[in-house]
Amino acid sequence: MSRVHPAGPRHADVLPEEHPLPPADDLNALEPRIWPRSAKRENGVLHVGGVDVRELAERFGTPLFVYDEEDVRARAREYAAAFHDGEVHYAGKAFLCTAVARWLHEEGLGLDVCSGGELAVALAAGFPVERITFHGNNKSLAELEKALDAGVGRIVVDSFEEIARLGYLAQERGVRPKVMVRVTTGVEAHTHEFIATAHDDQKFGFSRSSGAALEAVRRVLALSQLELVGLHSHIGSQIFDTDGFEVAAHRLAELLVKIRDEHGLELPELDLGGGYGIAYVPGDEPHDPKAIADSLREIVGRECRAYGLAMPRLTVEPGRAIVGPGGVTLYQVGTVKDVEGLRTYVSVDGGMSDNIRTALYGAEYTCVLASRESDAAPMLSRLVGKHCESGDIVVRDLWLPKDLSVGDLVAVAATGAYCRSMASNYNYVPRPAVVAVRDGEARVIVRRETDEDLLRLDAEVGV
Ligand SMILES: Cc1ncc(COP(=O)(O)O)c(C=O)c1O
Ligand SMILES: N[C@@H](CCCC[NH3+])C(=O)O
Repeated sequence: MSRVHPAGPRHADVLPEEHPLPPADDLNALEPRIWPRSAKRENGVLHVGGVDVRELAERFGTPLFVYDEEDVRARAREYAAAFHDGEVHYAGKAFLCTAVARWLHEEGLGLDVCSGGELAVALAAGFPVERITFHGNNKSLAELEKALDAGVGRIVVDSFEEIARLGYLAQERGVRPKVMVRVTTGVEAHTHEFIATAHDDQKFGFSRSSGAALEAVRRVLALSQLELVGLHSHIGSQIFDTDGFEVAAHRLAELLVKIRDEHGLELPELDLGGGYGIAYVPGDEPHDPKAIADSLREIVGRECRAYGLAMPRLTVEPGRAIVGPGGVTLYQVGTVKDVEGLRTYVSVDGGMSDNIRTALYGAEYTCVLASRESDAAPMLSRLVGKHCESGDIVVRDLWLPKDLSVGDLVAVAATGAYCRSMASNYNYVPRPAVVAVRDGEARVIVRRETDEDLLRLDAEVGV
């Protein structure tokens, strides 16, 4: 069951013969786990949410992020049902805008934010503040003030400085925020090093092994203006192996016992974070939310029974697993360059500014010709962007049909998480629009940036 994050070779000049792709099967196929649930071909053309992608490109332009609204809502419902006796807080960092915040509220989820900006979006969406959790390893004073003034449900403290700051700000305002202590459980999550967050040698949380976590609990309890409600742990992201979650849950339960023994206090909540992997390429096997819920409930329950503790209320914080599979990026092909004996470079009208994950983590993606079907032979390709970097790669190795040509639309699957939210304006490229599709209708939920947007912050324009 241990599937490691697909972190391929980075920046290596991998020749096709050294890194053969599995033979292309059906280049037109849409593997259900990888594509949004509504994705299908009609007369050869990809449709998402009942809408023809050629129509989407024509109306809204490319590159375009397309979200299957019903796919996102259904996954949220499945998590909410699996954790019916706990809480599911969507991790907004995966992708947040007011529409998505409202969908997820309607489906019964709470929300995690990790910056003043994400909090501002949540508030603009009218998300109930008591269902918002505020995360971050270096929240500024201004952000903490904003969170306290808004009355967010929980603040997850991550440093001794933050505990002192929060205590001071709460006292100043005469409020008593609910607080969780983020614990570094020492778990080595099987994922890419950049997105593993519970081993000791990184910036998040209070170490369990050094005793810092218990010290943080002592310091929070010493401040009567803070209400300690539980412990938090997040071991990393894009994880397929459940062992890490199980070890973390076990270690947190042990800490709950120590806190009970030292302070005579049984903390009512345990937040086990997010990190559930999704399918990007064939062979990725995501977990079913119910299986995750059953396993976490069983581990924590067993530990609690063993130590005579009441079962705490469990919270999880999936981000990618809610919005990832429902999102697709549509690009238009601009150039097709055959590099003799190596591969064909297919350049599209976006790239690392709308999907940095390939360059950053060596992430793998699935891509198909979307505007038509083709029965041409497969050609070994690399899907690249338009930026001034040779590392500007969207899909490192893939098969595309030999008759692919300029003007064709290609679609990259499972780009709903950490693509638009990590997008940049590198090379002053405007960030793409985001469109929601459902029941044959499409609507813009985040509009495309314009040159005016790009110049808006330049203080000397026109001077
Ligand atoms: C504290 C916290 N919770 C939840 C998440 C969501 O992770 P994922 O999108 O992998 O579910 C993250 C991001 O990794 C995180 O840092
Ligand atoms: N941004 C990462 C996930 C890290 C989430 C933040 N803790 C990704 O694209 O996979």
